[in-house]
Amino acid sequence: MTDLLTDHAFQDTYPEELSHCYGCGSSNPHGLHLRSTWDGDETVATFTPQPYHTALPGFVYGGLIASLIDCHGTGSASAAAYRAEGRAPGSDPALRFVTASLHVDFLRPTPLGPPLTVRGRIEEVKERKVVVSLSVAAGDQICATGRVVAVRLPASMAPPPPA
Ligand SMILES: CCCCCCCCCC(=O)SCCNC(=O)CCNC(=O)[C@H](O)C(C)(C)COP(=O)(O)OP(=O)(O)OC[C@H]1O[C@@H](n2cnc3c(N)ncnc32)[C@H](O)[C@@H]1OP(=O)(O)O
Repeated sequence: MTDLLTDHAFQDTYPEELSHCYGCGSSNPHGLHLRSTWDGDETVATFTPQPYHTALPGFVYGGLIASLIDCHGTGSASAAAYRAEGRAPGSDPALRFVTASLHVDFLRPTPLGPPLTVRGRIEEVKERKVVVSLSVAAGDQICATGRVVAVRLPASMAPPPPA
């Protein structure tokens, strides 16, 4: 199912100066380029780990899983804030979020090879804070769950607008 307000990934709406994130920035040549969309009331992204994302042979590195939860969580937070206001993602004034808290539980080893599905469920939307519950699954097996508290981008982290 697609969202009526967007047929783009949330991260496609980030402006160039905010597109350098290792996890989801389209301008980072070394990054993961995670792309997240709505699926009804949930958010979803898929990512296929590569052999260099190994923890132990055959299993995905936990830090990668945390990164997927982190960036899908903050992207979902931004999308949820826009949806709560009935606005198209990326429209001005911008609603940008960074991670205040990232919690991950590794429920079972995550196999390296199949694509992973990251799902987000919006738990709370306030003006400056959004809480998202997340899961990471290989096929129909949930391998990790997580929780992201996302807070509006502080002025201290905001890059200067392009000249
Ligand atoms: C920007 C978009 C495009 C780029 C995408 C990048 C996404 C990538 C995700 C990341 O990795 S971001 C990098 C990692 N994060 C940081 O470096 C953030 C560093 N921390 C901060 O700058 C501040 O601590 C932060 C802005 C997160 C919060 O400081 P504030 O002083 O603005 O928070 P405040 O005390 O006003 O709290 C606001 C709400 O957040 C809650 N909160 C703050 N920190 C929390 C925490 N650590 N755990 C749980 N809740 C927290 C706080 O309880 C409160 O909730 P309530 O409104 O319900 O009362």
